[in-house]
Amino acid sequence: MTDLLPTAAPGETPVRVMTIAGSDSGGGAGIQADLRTFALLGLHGCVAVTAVTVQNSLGVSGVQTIDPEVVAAQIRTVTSDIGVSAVKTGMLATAEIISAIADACTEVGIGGGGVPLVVDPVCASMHGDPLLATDALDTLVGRMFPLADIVTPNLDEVRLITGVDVVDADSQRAAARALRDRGTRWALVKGGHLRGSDRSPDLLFDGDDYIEIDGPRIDTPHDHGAGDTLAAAICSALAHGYSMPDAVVFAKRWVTRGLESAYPLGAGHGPVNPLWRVG
Ligand SMILES: Nc1ncnc2c1ncn2[C@@H]1O[C@H](COP(=O)(O)OP(=O)(O)OP(=O)(O)O)[C@@H](O)[C@H]1O
Ligand SMILES: Cc1ncc(COP(=O)(O)O)c(N)n1
Repeated sequence: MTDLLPTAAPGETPVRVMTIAGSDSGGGAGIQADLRTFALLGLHGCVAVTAVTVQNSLGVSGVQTIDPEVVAAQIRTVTSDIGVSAVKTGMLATAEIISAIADACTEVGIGGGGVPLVVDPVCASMHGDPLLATDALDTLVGRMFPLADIVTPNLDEVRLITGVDVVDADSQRAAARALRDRGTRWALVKGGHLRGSDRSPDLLFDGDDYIEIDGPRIDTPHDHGAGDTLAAAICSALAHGYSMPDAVVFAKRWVTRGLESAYPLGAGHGPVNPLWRVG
């Protein structure tokens, strides 16, 4: 497998994808990370913005959510004209926004066996600042998981959603099963925050087989946006028709390369860096 995806010839329309997510003013995560990955992989990225965060490398100091009807309208207006081959979600902010997104996705055929849907169930920033209303988790799981082709929680999100504390390979399997029981076709339990190893093993599960997607642990504090970058790369590969295991293997290599070339930014955590692609 290559590190890159096929690109359109100059003047030809590229493959289109969409991110439904929040804006990170610091440019490290959220829609900024998604669009960077889409662009550097040669896709045209469309956006449904859910919230504007006031954020820098040290944390999130403010959130302005977007009217749920405006979020849904972005999805409808893009799909009815431009068309998309895969979609990913990130920060969805509130239960009302999630319900509007789930309704719009169902209406236009995103997820549920239609256009592939990657759901990254973002609950908080890496600094611990909330990005999802406390009463919205049940709606996120109840409305988005049944639509999802894959969900990609980190270990904190796994604990919140399933109650499983992932500390080793056995609990990672139990978490994958518990996630899948909530309606998603595939579950990916990311091992990026599993400490004490020189590996960073993610576990993919479809209800039958466990597939370990391994990679080296990169020793860097600059991992802001790693989850968004991974999910955006999965979305990009699915849009090109990759199978789910191949899409996750591809995306894992993409984020590992990004972590290897991550850079300092501000006084806190810098971002993963997909710009290695143009270096
Ligand atoms: N230090 C690391 N070395 C190698 N891979 C890592 C490292 N940290 C995270 N990853 C990988 O990056 C991807 C994202 O994982 P992570 O668990 O960090 O997601 P996340 O917490 O959702 O990210 P984000 O910081 O965007 O919220 C996974 O494939 C994970 O294995
Ligand atoms: C708008 C937005 N979306 C997602 C994240 C999660 O990324 P991280 O866990 O790296 O803070 C974020 N901080 N901001």
